[in-house]
Amino acid sequence: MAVYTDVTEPQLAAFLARYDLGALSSYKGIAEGVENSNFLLRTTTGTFILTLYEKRVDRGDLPFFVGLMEHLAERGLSCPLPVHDREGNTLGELAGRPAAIFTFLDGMWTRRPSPENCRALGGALARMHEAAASFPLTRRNGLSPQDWRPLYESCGGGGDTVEPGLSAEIEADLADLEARWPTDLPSGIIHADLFPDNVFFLAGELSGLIDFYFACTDLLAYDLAITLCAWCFEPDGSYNVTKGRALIAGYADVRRLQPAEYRSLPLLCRGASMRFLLTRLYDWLNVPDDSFVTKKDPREYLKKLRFHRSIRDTAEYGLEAARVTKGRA
Ligand SMILES: Nc1ncnc2c1ncn2[C@@H]1O[C@H](COP(=O)(O)OP(=O)(O)O)[C@@H](O)[C@H]1O
Ligand SMILES: N[C@@H](CCOP(=O)(O)O)C(=O)O
Repeated sequence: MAVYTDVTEPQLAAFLARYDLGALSSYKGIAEGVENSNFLLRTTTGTFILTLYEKRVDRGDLPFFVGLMEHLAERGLSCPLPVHDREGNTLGELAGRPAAIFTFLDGMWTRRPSPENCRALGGALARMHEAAASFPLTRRNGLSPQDWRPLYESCGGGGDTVEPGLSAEIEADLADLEARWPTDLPSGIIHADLFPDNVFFLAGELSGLIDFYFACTDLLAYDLAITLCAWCFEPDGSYNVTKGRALIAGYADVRRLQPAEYRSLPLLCRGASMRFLLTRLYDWLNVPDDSFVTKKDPREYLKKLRFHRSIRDTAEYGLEAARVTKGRA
C-alpha cells in the first residue's frame, strides 16, 4: 500500500488550478509502490499520475529525477513525462509534500516475464542509457559498494536471525566485492531498480519504464546486472539461461558491451545481489510488521548471490563474448 499522505478534494482542486489540465473529475490512491504516495488522477482533459514525495526521497534529488524523466521522454523513451504548470514548474507542493503530475502510461507489469519480454527490456535499458548520456545532471549512487558495509553494520548482526551464518557469509562477500569492484568501466545514468513492477507491457509489447527514484550515476553494466538478477530467475530460485541470453542480447543489439564489461558481469551480479540482499535485510529487521510497506524476503537475493558466486565464466549467463562485445574478450 503506498498512499502515505491524504489529499483532500479542495487541496487537489487548488493544486490543479495552476495547470492547464482542466477540472478535477476524480482521483484515487494507487496501492502499488513503496516509496511515495501515488494517485490516479482524472481531469476533464485526461488521465494522469499525481505523485507526492515522501520522507525516504531527498527533496534535493527531485530536480534530478523529474528532469531525467523529462529528458528521456523528450528523446523518445516511453516513460512518464512530468507536466508543467502555467509558470513552467514541474514540481510543486501539495498537502505539505513536494508533488508532481505525470502523463499516464498504458500497460501493466508482468509477474511471469517471457524471454521475448526480456529481450525487449534489454533493448529498452540500453536505449535508456544512450538517451540519458546527454542529461546534464549527476547523482551519486547512495547504495554503491562503499555504502553496503555501513548498511550491513546498521543491521546489527540481525542477519543470523534470518538465516544462521548469514552475517559471516555477507562479511566474506563484502570484503571480496570491496577489493575487486571495478572502477574503470563505462559509466552514466542508470535506472538502478528496473524490476518487473517498473516495466509495463501492452499487448505483448514493452510500453514503458517507470519509477526512476533510484536513478543515479554509476556503471552501465551494473544496471544490466541489476536487471538480470531481477528478471532472469524463476520463483524456485533457478537461473533461466534463456531469459538471461535474451536480456543480454537485447541490450547488446543496441549498445555493444565492452570486453571488460562482459568479463565483469559475474562480479557486478554479485554486487547487485548484495545491494538488494542488504536493503531487504535492513527493511526485514526494521520496518514494523503493521506498516504499509510489504517487506520483501532477503533470502531471495541470498540465493542469487550464491548463484553468481558459483559462476566461473560470463558465458554461463548464456552468451559468448564474441556475440555481445566489440572485440574479443
Ligand atoms: N506514469 C504512470 N502511468 C501509469 N501508472 C503509473 C505511473 N506511475 C506510477 N504508476 C502506478 O503507480 C504504482 C507505483 O509507482 P512507483 O513509481 O513504482 O512508486 P514508488 O516509487 O512508490 O515505488 C505503479 O506500480 C503503477 O501502478
Ligand atoms: N525493487 C526493490 C524494492 C524497491 O521497490 P519499488 O517499488 O520502488 O521498485 C526490491 O525488490 O528489493
